[in-house]
Amino acid sequence: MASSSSDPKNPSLLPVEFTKGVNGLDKVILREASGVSAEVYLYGAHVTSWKNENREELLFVSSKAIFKPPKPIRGGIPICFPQFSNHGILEAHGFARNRVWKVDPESQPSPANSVNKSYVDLLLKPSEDDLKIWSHIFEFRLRVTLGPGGDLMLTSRVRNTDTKPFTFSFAYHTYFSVSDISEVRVEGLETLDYLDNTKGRERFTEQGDAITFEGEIDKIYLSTPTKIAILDHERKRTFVIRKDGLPDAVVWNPWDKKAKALADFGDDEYKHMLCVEPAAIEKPITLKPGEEWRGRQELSAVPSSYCSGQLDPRRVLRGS
Ligand SMILES: O=P(O)(O)OC[C@H]1O[C@H](O)[C@H](O)[C@@H](O)[C@@H]1O
Repeated sequence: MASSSSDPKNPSLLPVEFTKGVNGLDKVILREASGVSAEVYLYGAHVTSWKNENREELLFVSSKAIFKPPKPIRGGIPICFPQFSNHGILEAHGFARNRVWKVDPESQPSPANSVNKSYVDLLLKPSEDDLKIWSHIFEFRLRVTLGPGGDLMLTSRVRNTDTKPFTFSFAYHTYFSVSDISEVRVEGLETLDYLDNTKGRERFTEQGDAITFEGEIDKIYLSTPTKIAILDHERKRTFVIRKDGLPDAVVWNPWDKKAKALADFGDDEYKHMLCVEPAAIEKPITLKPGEEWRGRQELSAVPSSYCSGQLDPRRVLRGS
């Protein structure tokens, strides 16, 4: 990971700081000079915080989140691997989110001309016990990068280091913090087909305009564009999600009834969160021995200057 030219005696100036979080769990803090920051737990390689230059938290983490293995952390960005949800024989969302990852000993420095100096490389390999429940040998490398402007990038690389092929599904289960779910809209998923998890994964086609929220939603949108936006009018903020290698996108909000059934989620917290999850679910990924898969999400939070169907061109159209 990046080394620091800042004063090592003052960790609050370091672009990458290794420290302890809740319950003494290992945590990495990424920082940039502009004041933006992110936090990643080695438990689950789980991003639990992403703040803008005004130190405003952009991700939702439940006030009831349990930072104690083997319970996954409720909020932030859980990594769902090698199985999404209960689409298979493993525990819901697979085991990557409740394993302790290592800092990758083979971490590569970023190119000298790269502006991204604040990042951490994490590594998960299956333990003997993991091989008993999923008998495939792999190396999963996750790089979490905080850009100088505050963008948060997660790049996953899964390599088959086994002698036989394996197949997996995947999601970045990103929980965004929103002012009021009833005031939020999602753009980029209009007219797409989706599987409705609340209706036995039946396939439907989304009708009409942007997605808005009036009740529980748990849909897997299929063949989605590389860019999706969440517009939060009250906060005058737009989240832009760019993704690569991840054709699907799950949209989840439990609403009041399901929220009450979740022990690690406050009864009213559904009002202030929305999960939009870049994923590979409908067509799982198969890797032959020696093959590698890459899946990336890049998150930006930009002031909303939304008008007549155009996302803010200064930020959103860059690199699209
Ligand atoms: O409670 P968890 O296992 O973290 O899952 C939370 C949610 O994750 C996804 O969004 C699934 O589509 C939902 O069906 C599930 O309820």
